[in-house]
Amino acid sequence: MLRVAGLTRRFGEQLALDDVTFDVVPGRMTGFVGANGAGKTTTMRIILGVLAANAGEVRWHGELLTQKTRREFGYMPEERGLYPKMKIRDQLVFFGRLHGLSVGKATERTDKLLSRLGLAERATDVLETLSLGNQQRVQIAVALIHEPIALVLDEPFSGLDPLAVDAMVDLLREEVTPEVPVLFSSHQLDLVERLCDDLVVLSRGKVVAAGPVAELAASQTPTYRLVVDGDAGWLRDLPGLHVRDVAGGTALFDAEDEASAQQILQQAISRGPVLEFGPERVALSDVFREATR
Ligand SMILES: Nc1ncnc2c1ncn2[C@@H]1O[C@H](COP(=O)(O)OP(=O)(O)OP(=O)(O)O)[C@@H](O)[C@H]1O
Repeated sequence: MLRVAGLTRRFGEQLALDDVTFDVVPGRMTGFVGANGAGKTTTMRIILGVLAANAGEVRWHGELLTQKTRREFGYMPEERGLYPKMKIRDQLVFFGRLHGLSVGKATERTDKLLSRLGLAERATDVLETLSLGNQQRVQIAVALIHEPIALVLDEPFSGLDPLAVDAMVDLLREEVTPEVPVLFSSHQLDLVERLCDDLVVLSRGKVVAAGPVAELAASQTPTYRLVVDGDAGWLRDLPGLHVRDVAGGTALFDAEDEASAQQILQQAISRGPVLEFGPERVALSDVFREATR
């Protein structure tokens, strides 16, 4: 397990990370979300040893993370970092060698990944001639080249079209064994919801929610959806009721429990026909909004 404990980092006067603690569990995908400037990249850089923390530590299976172990991690940095003028096959072999693979093994992995990513025919093209989406595929191949023991990916899916995202996700699932923890940051909450088992929400340098996505969703105040034949605006006048939205006859409101939701339903029935009523599935965007409020 990868554990980040008590990370604190200042840039001048600014406290970019304030006692950040969370776990990234092997075999699970952990989504790392937060508004711009929340501290995601700073945390990832500290995990990879690119940046030092002012306080706190990163542990790997209980031991302090060493540079030697970090070399076995796969990292996709925010600033990317490939060589634009280098041929993509040479580039992948080069990064494989940097991670300690033999020439034979690096070449074998390169060819497997290029073919898996549909880039085998472009193997001898220089990177800068590839579309941005394809350059990003190469970047993920670099992170995976040495069969990493953990993956830290900073916005791996940004700028990719939905088909490319699916291809990347399939590749990750294939390459990531049950021993490998994966941490990836993203602003695409729908994607995070689809992919993640666990979630860490950062807000202004602090962890404001962390845990399995399903548990975080279940801990939210349930939202109910009511559709009446007529106008549902009267809900807004009920004292103490948190109405999320009303559009014509359709309303979304929060209820502390099933009993209070049923009371609202009774009131609706007494006013006229009710067309629909029930709990609304909690979206990750709601969890995020609630946590960062
Ligand atoms: N090298 C630096 N020097 C000064 N301030 C920095 C530096 N790196 C990060 N910061 C500041 O630290 C805070 C956290 O930045 P960070 O890049 O970690 O956020 P982020 O969550 O990754 O944001 P984004 O989603 O926009 O990438 C920001 O206010 C940023 O301006």
